[in-house]
Amino acid sequence: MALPAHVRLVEVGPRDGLQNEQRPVGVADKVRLVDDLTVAGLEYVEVGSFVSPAWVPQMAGSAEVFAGIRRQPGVVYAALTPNMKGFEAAMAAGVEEVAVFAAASEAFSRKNLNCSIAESLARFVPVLDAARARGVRVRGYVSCVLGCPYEGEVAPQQVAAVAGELFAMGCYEVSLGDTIGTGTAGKTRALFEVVGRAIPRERLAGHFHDTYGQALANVYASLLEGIAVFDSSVAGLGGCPYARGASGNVASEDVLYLLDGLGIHTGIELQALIAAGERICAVLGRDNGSRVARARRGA
Ligand SMILES: CC(C)(COP(=O)([O-])OP(=O)([O-])OC[C@H]1O[C@@H](n2cnc3c(N)ncnc32)[C@H](O)[C@@H]1OP(=O)([O-])[O-])[C@@H](O)C(=O)NCCC(=O)NCCSC(=O)C[C@@](C)(O)CC(=O)[O-]
Repeated sequence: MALPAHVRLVEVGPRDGLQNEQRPVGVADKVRLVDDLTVAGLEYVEVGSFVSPAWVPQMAGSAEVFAGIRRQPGVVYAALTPNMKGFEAAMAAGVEEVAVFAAASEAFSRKNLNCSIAESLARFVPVLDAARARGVRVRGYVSCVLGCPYEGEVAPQQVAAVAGELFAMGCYEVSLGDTIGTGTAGKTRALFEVVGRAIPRERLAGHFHDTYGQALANVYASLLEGIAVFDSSVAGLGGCPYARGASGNVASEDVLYLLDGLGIHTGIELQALIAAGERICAVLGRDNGSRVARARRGA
């Protein structure tokens, strides 16, 4: 399969990244991060989550972040909403696109959402209905697509079943999350081969964590399978609060460097993206998880 000419990067640093950082980040710094990312050319930024603050305290204040950002035309600012309560809070905050999130493993679903996979899908139905009525697009996530921290191996057919349900209920795109980063290039290709039979590949996205150092290889393997949307996190921020030891998402800067090298268009400017990552790393007092950013610092 020919490589795509254009790739859309979904920047999840302000959400997936910051939700797992130990040091609390204030609203002003979150707003600055989102604005810096759009200045760099990102056209899709996941800004926050409308989830229980008892479960993920780092995402409290998402409404204030939405109120503070300088919205750029053509940029989608999205948020996670696990249920109707989250959806209504998101609408009140002026969120224009939301995401629901399920898991391919029962144990992870219980840890992350306090319910079974089937119960989580049933909770999403009214969210999708309400979103449709308001003309709001909904993205879907499936976690643990290449391994679960509690159950180990996850069958691609199980991923296809959950992803297929999300697509059938109206998610316009389903992002497949390698939550604990155990996936390899071969397994990634096999996964998209199976899930691609249930959902058109142009409706699938890849979401890779770099715990085992395989994320960029998995992005490339996905490109070979015709996938043209990837979630990534500036400076490789984050992890997942319900997957102990999970490291951050693949760094946006590193994915961009790969794509630029392949001549694949994204509309994102590397140096500005690096600057955004360096700034938030200074706020967090942590090292930059992007190899490209670190290399450029020394250059
Ligand atoms: C889904 C629940 C709420 C169920 O949690 P629960 O405790 O079963 O919920 P409940 O319905 O029984 O309600 C309990 C309390 O939570 C409140 N509540 C209920 N809903 C909300 C809401 N939306 N916003 C704010 N508060 C809420 C509700 O009002 C009530 O408050 P109380 O009466 O006790 O004061 C909880 O499990 C939760 O918030 N989970 C979110 C976990 C999360 O955000 N995980 C990280 C995102 S997923 C991820 O990172 C993976 C991904 C997407 O990146 C892909 C990958 O890498 O795999």
